[in-house]
Amino acid sequence: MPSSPHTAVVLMNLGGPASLDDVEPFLYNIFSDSDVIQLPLGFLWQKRFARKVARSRAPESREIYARIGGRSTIVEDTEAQGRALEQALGPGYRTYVAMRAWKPSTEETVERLVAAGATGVVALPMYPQRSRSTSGSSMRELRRVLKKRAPGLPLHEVCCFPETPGFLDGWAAAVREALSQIPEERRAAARVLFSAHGLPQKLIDSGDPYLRHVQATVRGVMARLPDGLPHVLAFQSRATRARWLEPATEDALESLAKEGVKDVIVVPIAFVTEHVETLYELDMLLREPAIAAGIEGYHRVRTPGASEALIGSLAERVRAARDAGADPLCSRPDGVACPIVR
Ligand SMILES: C=CC1=C(C)c2cc3[nH]c(cc4nc(cc5[nH]c(cc1n2)c(C)c5CCC(=O)O)C(CCC(=O)O)=C4C)c(C)c3C=C
Ligand SMILES: [Fe+2]
Ligand SMILES: [Fe+2]
Repeated sequence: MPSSPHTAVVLMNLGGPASLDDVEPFLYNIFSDSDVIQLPLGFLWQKRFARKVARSRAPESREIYARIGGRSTIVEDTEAQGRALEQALGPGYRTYVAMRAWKPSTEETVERLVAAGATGVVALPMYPQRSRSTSGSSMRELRRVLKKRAPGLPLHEVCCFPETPGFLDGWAAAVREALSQIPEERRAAARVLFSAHGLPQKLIDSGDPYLRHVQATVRGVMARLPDGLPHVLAFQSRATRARWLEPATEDALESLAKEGVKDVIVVPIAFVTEHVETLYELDMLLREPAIAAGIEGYHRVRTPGASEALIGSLAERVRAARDAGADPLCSRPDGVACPIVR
């Protein structure tokens, strides 16, 4: 594309391996990030730790990625969201993708947007709920690279979108659709199970806003659904031995089965694209035992992807962040919004 003045919107996510050979270096990148794993040991020790964990975890992780087609589709799905967002934003904007633990890296992306003539940057983390371990880390990396490579370029930040209307509307519509698939005589006894990505309890105790944001999303979705629909919130994908947020999604499913619940609508509310946590963990690993335990209808709702509801809402947030200079939601004093420290 020729060079011309524009606002560069950078969609930030984690990334994922493009082949089974990428799995170990991808894991290394995750575990060497001190915003993901906080070790009191310093840079070199963190790298040594990351090498060891990546090596020992890689065989199991490779098997998991093999089961979902040998690769992650998170990069291409984020690129599709970028194309849809560019359309929604119209002239004057171009979208880019930067992956914290894989390619394209933040450094590559900043090189591209500078070469293409960007006159400003809007950072858009594709994590609805803010956490130091996800959007915080991506934002920090973007600030670092911009400061080094293009220090004069204005940076505007969308911090998060836990309660953005299009995001909540999309989930509520998907739950309604799943409800309509359940035989009418069983519908009133169905449960909605919100499954958010977990986080170490220690991070939450240190002030991370993630749990408050997840709870705000749950409230916002439930407010759009029929009164009295029972729901639970649980947490998936525990990745370290430390204590993580509870209950775990597998335990919540087991409890529901024990209660005699027959239909569960599983809503992965911390994700906006499909990846290993949805395609493997929710659709294979947790589904099979849930069915064996007596849940007859395991209805997993799809993530929003490039849906009009989500993308239209994000376009508004991007414009507001650029025009206001900072994300207006971040200054809301209601306990749900930030201040974001990192
Ligand atoms: C809301 C989103 C996410 C949070 C919060 C999060 C925290 C978190 N994750 C790890 C460790 C791993 N994450 C891995 C993959 C992965 N994680 C997210 C999202 C969140 N992580 C995504 C989107 C993906 C990638 C998906 C893909 O398509 O590949 C992995 C690798 C996969 C595996 O082996 O399980 C690890 C490891 C920690 C430690 C953490 C919080 C501190
Ligand atoms: Fe993760
Ligand atoms: Fe915020």
